[in-house]
Amino acid sequence: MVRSCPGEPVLKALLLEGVRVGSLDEVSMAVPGGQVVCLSGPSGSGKSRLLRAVADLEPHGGSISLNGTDQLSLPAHQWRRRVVMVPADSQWWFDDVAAHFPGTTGDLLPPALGFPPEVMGWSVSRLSSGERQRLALWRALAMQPEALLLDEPTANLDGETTETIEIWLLEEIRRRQIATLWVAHDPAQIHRVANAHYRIYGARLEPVHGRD
Ligand SMILES: Nc1ncnc2c1ncn2[C@@H]1O[C@H](COP(=O)(O)OP(=O)(O)OP(=O)(O)O)[C@@H](O)[C@H]1O
Repeated sequence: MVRSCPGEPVLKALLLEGVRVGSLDEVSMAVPGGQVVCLSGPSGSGKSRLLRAVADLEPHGGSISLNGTDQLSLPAHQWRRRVVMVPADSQWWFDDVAAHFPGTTGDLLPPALGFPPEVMGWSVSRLSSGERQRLALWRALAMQPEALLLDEPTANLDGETTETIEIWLLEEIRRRQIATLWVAHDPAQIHRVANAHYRIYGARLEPVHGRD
């Protein structure tokens, strides 16, 4: 049980207690603010569904809370403003990049993303999958989330860009104290970014210790 006791300061964390979704049973974990918990497991084992449950995008059992606020106590759209998911295939609603970033200009984009300021004038249809992925990360951070759910956020990036994005993400996560659940397959990436690592085995989620 990872709940704060009455009278104690609220634990600044994303807490999952006995969460049941799909074939996963009784998932419990704490993701403290400013830390990264990596989630791995075979294809189809339920990693994305678990993230969707945490984002209140999929029916599930058990309880989920963020910094003391129960998911059930908020309308889903309010919860999702605080708990922001970046899916493996990001969604884009408008034709132009700029329309997804109101109030932002290209020169405010972090250099780590590797875009020229003119990117705001680009159409979404010309973006490569890796460009979409990098912009989706920036869009998620621009929402000032308290928790981030990253589904293979560097899957479409080359090795050098992956490490640049990891360094930038980790700096933002720590500076803003964002509780982060990060789905990853690459053991080397998990070693670089994770404060803790859980792997799905069948219906169970088990902690992984050391390099595994
Ligand atoms: N809404 C749904 N209803 C029923 N089954 C679903 C639903 N969404 C996904 N599934 C199934 O649940 C299983 C887990 O899917 P999920 O997308 O979570 O896998 P994953 O671990 O993220 O896989 P990958 O690493 O390939 O992305 C899959 O067998 C999938 O077909």
